[in-house]
Amino acid sequence: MLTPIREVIKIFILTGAGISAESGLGTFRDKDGLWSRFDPMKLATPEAFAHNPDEVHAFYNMRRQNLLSAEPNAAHRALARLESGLAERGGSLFLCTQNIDDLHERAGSQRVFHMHGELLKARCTACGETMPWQEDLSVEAPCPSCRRSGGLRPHVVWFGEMPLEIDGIYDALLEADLFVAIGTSGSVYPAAGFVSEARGHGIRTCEINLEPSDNARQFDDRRYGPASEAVPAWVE
Ligand SMILES: CC(C)NC(=O)[C@H](Cc1c[nH]c2ccccc12)NC(=O)[C@H](CCCC/N=C(/NCCC(=O)O)S[C@H]1O[C@H](COP(=O)(O)OP(=O)(O)OC[C@H]2O[C@@H](n3cnc4c(N)ncnc43)[C@H](O)[C@@H]2O)[C@@H](O)[C@H]1O)NC(=O)OCc1ccccc1
Repeated sequence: MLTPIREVIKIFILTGAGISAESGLGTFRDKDGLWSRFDPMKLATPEAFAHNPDEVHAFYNMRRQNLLSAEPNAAHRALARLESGLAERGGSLFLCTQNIDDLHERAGSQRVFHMHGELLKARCTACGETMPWQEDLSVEAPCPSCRRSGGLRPHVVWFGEMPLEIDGIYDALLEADLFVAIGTSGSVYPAAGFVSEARGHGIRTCEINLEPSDNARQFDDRRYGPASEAVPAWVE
């Protein structure tokens, strides 16, 4: 029986592409997902960017344009309500997402930890500056801070790169009363290892997904269905 929210103080939620699927952003590994049409090793690695920056920019420019015309859905809005609801009761929600979209923030979530970066930010590999970026990126685009060209890249974490804020994320995970994974296949590390880390520390675990993920057996509780229905039902 799923732990009723009213008894839980600290909740750690990990979201993945599945929570944004019904907002039209597609997922990675589903049959018509991004990786069925694009090769991640040719587009989402530092080597790919060094070798063919134009192709990598075109890929992320396409996703950025899609994002700018997308809207949060009922699952994003339910988590924003949960955040304020828990805070009112002296509890807390730690919302960690693998998603590079800004739909959690646009739904009203105040604190969102993007462990794989943000599509609406660019980073200069010459001066290290990170800045908001809504336009298409290109190798010609000069860095607004150091004025050098050729150094701007999407502020996202590629395969083989260290996730962002990982120490703070692990600390919050181990302080939680409940770990909930929403809309993720559990196929990419270190995020895919969070459930076993939580179990190892006696933290209750729950999966909310369209179908069983690669780690489904590791979860104490499981709820299956479209996020826009399953998440509000769980929060209410
Ligand atoms: C392929 C995999 C085996 N490779 C890795 O895991 C690698 C290597 C690796 C490290 N440790 C390992 C251990 C074992 C094996 C390999 C490794 N990991 C790394 O390189 C990571 C960096 C990986 C980050 C790569 N960047 C992404 N994204 C950003 C860019 C971009 O977006 O382009 S990964 C990307 O795929 C990942 C998985 O995607 P999901 O979000 O889960 O989406 P997916 O499509 O797979 O699944 C969707 C799910 O939703 C469900 N769904 C669909 N529709 C709905 C719906 N409507 N409602 C509800 N659910 C729904 C579906 O059923 C499905 O289950 C996400 O993280 C996502 O961000 N870096 C690192 O490890 O650094 C060192 C380190 C080690 C320890 C501690 C610190 C550092």
